[in-house]
Amino acid sequence: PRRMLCLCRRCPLCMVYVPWNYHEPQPGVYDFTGDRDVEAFLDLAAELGLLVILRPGPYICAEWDMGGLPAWLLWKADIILRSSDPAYLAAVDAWLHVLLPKIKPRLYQHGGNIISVQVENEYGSYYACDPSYLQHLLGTFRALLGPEVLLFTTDGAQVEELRCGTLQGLYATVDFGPDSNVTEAFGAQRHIEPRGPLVNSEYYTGWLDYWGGPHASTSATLVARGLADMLQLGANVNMYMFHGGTNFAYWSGADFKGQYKPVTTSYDYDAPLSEAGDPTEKLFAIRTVISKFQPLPVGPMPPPAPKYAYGWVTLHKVNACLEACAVLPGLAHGFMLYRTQLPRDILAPAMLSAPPHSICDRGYVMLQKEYQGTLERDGQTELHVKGKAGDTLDVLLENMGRISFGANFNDFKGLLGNLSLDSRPLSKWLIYPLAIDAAIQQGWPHAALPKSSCRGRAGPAFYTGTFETPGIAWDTFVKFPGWSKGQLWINGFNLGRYWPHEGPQQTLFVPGSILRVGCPNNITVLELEGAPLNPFLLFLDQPLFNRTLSHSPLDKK
Ligand SMILES: CCCCNC(=S)N1C[C@H](O)[C@@H](O)[C@@H](O)[C@H]1CO
Repeated sequence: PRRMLCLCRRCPLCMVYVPWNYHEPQPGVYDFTGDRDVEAFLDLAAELGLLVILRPGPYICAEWDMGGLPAWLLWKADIILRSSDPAYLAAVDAWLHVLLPKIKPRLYQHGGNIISVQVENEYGSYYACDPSYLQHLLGTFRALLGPEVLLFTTDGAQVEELRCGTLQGLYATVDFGPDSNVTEAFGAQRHIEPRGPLVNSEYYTGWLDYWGGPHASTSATLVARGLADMLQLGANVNMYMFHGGTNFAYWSGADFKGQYKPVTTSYDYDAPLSEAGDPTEKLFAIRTVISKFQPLPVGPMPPPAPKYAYGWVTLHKVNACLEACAVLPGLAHGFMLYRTQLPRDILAPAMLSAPPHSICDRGYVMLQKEYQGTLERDGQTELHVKGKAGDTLDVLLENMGRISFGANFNDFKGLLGNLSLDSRPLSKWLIYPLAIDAAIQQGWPHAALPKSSCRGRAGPAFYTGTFETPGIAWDTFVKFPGWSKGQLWINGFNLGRYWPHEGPQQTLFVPGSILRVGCPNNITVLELEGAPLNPFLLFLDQPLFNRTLSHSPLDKK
């Protein structure tokens, strides 16, 4: 470990996770194309002179959907994740036998830029505490990567976390933020590793956001001071996050602290380099600290990538029925439609109710296509409805992200219990998996459908619009003045969930790389609760991470 890690003191490096579920959407079906091309990413890092510390899991946490584990593992409902459960290990080994051969030729020992590889992730924080699982992983990593590469673990800097998270043959490192005592934290590491380098594998420069919570922020001064203390000790530090990110599409995870807490689309993390890659005051504070320990690269800092405010774009509601997406091939990641008929006349309002924890995670209820309200996991689970026998009752069920940390992460999604009407269970449900992304990538509903007449009516509906860029395709941020909650696609790229009503983020980051120049950019919005009467989006040249900034004059409905 000494030789390897002293290397990274002199060379810039990046530490990167590999999310298993991003690459194996179905058992035995692998995807390493486009944004999923891991080898191209590693080769680009090498080209830029970056060494790499790779973290392929198989579990990675990271507030990523199910901590990176593929949801299809739950097809075996009683599977014990992150353990030596044979069903789990068989899937893990099959995956590692595909991924690790792509990594081996890029190891430093083979002339590549990968200097070390992390096994699992904070296993000591997990209830299972199964040493034969870690032993199995060590065997598979060694068999597929060879005897030379440095393999390590990362755990919280507490002796009880290191107890279950470490293993002979894996160098034990710790993670902690600026509010920890550096001496105590590294003292915990020394408990396991009496010799070898001090390593903080995740020095928290900020923190994650939950929908409905405040935008996390950590003072630059505090972060810089903690970094200086560690470098003073001669320790090795990886900053988590150094560059913020985005949970596009449905990739955000969730936490469970007594109740389900979904993570936001933005993973800006208040990081030194923002979600859009822009330098912050925190970056310069960190740079100043580093300059006291080693010479900085000569020359000016690269400028931030240009951003552009493309302005207002008017959208139109389209008559797109959701079940149209049910007939298309493709995976239903985000939404399912549950449909039945009222079994009898309900002339006085009746209570439609769901058993506790059966709505996973939000159910938008419609009767004869009229929105009735939203059922929520750990929230509102009943609504009053009335209608005639045979009326169509729809529940559009939204997955808000699978729990990515802790014990409860066999996080099944859907309508997990039957709804009742005045305590009498409903039946004869039809279930439609909605391959909305596949439909949109094939041009639906832009080309297909007439504009809808019923403007402004609440409830799930699709809106479309187009805009042209002025000859450039720069990054931008899109604001949803007066919208409630939904999903945004531009040119078929799923930019993630928006929920200005809940916040804290008020804008979604739009990378310039998904925009087109010289032809219209197609916008598709699935609004779930209620769009403004005059539906438009506003493209800005800066992000709004906090709700408090949202009361701008633009916000009027
Ligand atoms: C809500 C956080 C739950 C525990 N996760 C912690 S401590 N973290 C450590 C974990 O290794 C990393 O992937 C991130 O998940 C990070 C929090 O951003």
